[in-house]
This record gives sequence, C-alpha cells and structure tokens, in this order.
Amino acid sequence: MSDVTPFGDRLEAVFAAYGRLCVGIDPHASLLDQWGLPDSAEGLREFGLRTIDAAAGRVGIVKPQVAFFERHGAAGYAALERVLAEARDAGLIVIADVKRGDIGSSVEAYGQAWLTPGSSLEADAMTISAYQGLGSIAGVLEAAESTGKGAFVLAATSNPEAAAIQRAVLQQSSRAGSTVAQAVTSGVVAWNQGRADAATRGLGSVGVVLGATIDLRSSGIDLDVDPPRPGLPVLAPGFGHQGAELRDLRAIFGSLAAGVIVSESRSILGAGPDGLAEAITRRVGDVGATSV
Ligand SMILES: O=c1ccn([C@@H]2O[C@H](COP(=O)(O)O)[C@@H](O)[C@H]2O)c(=O)[nH]1
Repeated sequence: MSDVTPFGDRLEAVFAAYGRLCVGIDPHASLLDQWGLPDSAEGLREFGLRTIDAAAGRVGIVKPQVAFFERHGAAGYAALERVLAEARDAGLIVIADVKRGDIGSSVEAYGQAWLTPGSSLEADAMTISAYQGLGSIAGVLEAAESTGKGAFVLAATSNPEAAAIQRAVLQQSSRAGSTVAQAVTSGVVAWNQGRADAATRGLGSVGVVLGATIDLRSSGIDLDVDPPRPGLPVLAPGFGHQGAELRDLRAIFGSLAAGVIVSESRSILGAGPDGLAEAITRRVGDVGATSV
C-alpha cells in the first residue's frame, strides 16, 4: 500500500477547507503596469509572490499561467521556480497551466519537469493535451499517480474557436461517433475508474479542462447522467473576465458540477496588490454560496 496521498484526495480536502476557487497567476503586461511593476522577470516574480501572499490561507488552489513567465526566457523560468516553490510551501495546491502534449516519450519528459517531486518546476498538477492521442499521455498519468500528482486534460476549452476541432466526431477507434471533447472526457473517466483503489475514492486524480463559457452539451459532453465514480475533477476557466456567471455553474456543468474548480485570473488580479486579499476573500464567499 502506497503512503502517497492521491491528488484527488488532496483536492477534496481543499474543497472542504477553502472551497473550489482557483486564483490564476497571469502576469499580463497590462496588469503588471496596473500593479506598478516592470514587465521583467523581477516584476513577474514580485507579482507572483504578492499573489501567493494574498492567496495563502484564503483560498486553496492557484494556477500560474506559464506562458507569461516563458516570455522572459530563462530569467522568467527562474521567477516561476520561486513562485511555484513559495506557493507549495504556503500549502496551496499548484496547477501549472502549461498545456503540454507530444509523442509519449517527449510528453513523459514534460511530466518529469512539472510533476517530479524535487524538480525545480515541481507543481501539484499540470494541464496536458491529448490531441496526439490519449495513449500518448498514459506515461505521465502513471508517473503522476505514483507520486500523488494530478493532471487536467484539455477536453472542451473556453475559447470559442476551439469548437471546430473539439466538436469534431471521431471516425475511428473504440470511441467512434464521439466528439473529440467527449472522447477525451470519457477516456479520463475510464482512467480514474481503472485505478486499483477507484472504489474507495471520492475524486479521481486526473481531471479535464472544460470551459465555463461554452455549451458543453453541444461539445458532446454528457451532463445528464449520474456523476462518474470516482468524481471527475473539472478545471473550469471562463468565469469572471471571460463572462461566465457563477449562478449558472450548475446549469453549465450539470452532473459534473461537484468536481468543478472555478478558475479566475484577471477578474481577481485586477483588484491590484492592495485590493487583492479582499477580492479573493469576496470571491471565495461567492463561490462558496454557489450551489453545485
Ligand atoms: O480553456 C481554457 C484553458 C485555459 N485557460 C487559461 O485560464 C486562464 C483564464 O484567465 P482569465 O483571466 O480568468 O480569463 C488563462 O491563463 C488561460 O490561458 C482558459 O482561459 N481557457
């Protein structure tokens, strides 16, 4: 019996303690300017550390958007390493939004970078793409399981232009007739159900990314059946700045609502460094008052 706590169990504990809000760490140039910080690696580090200070003890999950740090090359990555380490030391669950995907051997290396305990980029979970086939990410998911890490697989993303690909219907494979989004979601559900301890688990350790801004039923996602067992973690960007409303959460996600992580970046970060803690506290309250 492994003494590693599964990521899904950690997520459940955070839901119980802090609720399901995730604060995105997205140092847009415009936000850096608003915060009085330079658009440099130092500015990004400061932005990230101030966000963690405001988040710690108020919310349970943060999601650094790696793209903004990558803009500054090696120095940006050094800033990100510090932000990741501080966030994890503060007890926050850290989801690295990196959206990696490739052939299996290469995507495994991405998994090693972001999910290996002791790695300089260690996070608790990463976003990952299965558009090179669900089998291509199996190695990462296995490695993640052995170390209590998690992954969120892109299924139906919040940007409207994704629909043309994600709603395409598969012609081949055991999931022929499903949309791409539904095939990914079903594949992740099946992965969680295939774990040895599946029957005893409340939430699986692998989830999907489903945007809150889109009509998930039109993407082929079945929201009207009983929730999967174990429950499916759903990383849900699209609330706040992109326009989705918390009051619609249950209608948007149907039977998957219980696993939803409400992810917001700009709508919270726009409060500025002085208003951030208050904005997080308020939003945690809003999310807590939202029925799933
Ligand atoms: O489908 C997706 C997947 C990821 N994202 C990321 O989430 C945040 C959203 O930021 P907001 O400021 O709350 O709009 C950002 O990092 C995206 O890259 C997404 O929006 N949609």
